[in-house]
Amino acid sequence: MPAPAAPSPAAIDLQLSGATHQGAPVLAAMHLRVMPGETVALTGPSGVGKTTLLRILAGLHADWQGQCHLPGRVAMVFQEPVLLPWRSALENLTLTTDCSEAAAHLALAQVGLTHRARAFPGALSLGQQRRLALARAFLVQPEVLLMDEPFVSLDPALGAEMMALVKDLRRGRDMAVVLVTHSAEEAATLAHRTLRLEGRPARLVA
Ligand SMILES: Nc1ncnc2c1ncn2[C@@H]1O[C@H](COP(=O)(O)OP(=O)(O)OP(=O)(O)O)[C@@H](O)[C@H]1O
Repeated sequence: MPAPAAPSPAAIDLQLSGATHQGAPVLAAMHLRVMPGETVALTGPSGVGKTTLLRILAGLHADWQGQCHLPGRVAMVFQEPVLLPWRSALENLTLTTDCSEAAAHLALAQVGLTHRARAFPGALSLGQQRRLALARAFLVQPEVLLMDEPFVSLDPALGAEMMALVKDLRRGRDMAVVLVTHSAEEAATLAHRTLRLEGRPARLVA
């Protein structure tokens, strides 16, 4: 009798047979594995299916076939910060992650927003909103972090600051990260390896 298969050591193990949007094939068969502590950049032309792949991993896209093994705690950072507009920066952390106020204050300090704890998102700059979204994602101590172009439309200096912040926050955590980006610089700065989606339906190429 064959021995039972050992559990996969990968944090992300996706065996995809295919994915569609309204019946139209978007993603072809592919196998994506990301190890704990590893950051993978996902690149490819606009409209190829990068966000769709990320949303499959996040459990936000239903039209796909295959198998996906992920740990329990998954956080996603969207292109837009997606904050609660009528809640303060502090409440955006406490209400969405169930953390204590003390933990939220600490998280705000880590992203340089101590002085904006009581501000509403509309009173924050885009860079500050992005930092708040990052703080929220890291607060749940995710085992998998999915980031969809988190630095897009930031000026180069702020983009560099945010990348340094992500490096700081992920240090010492055994977190698997998938970063969707169009920027070779972001990929080179943050990722251990880069994968590219190409074609229609898209395939994963190294
Ligand atoms: N809600 C939707 N309904 C129908 N088609 C969709 C929907 N969302 C995405 N698509 C289509 O699926 C394909 C993949 O879209 P997706 O957003 O995953 O691409 P992407 O690689 O992330 O693009 P970009 O780099 O421009 O963000 C595109 O052709 C898009 O038009």
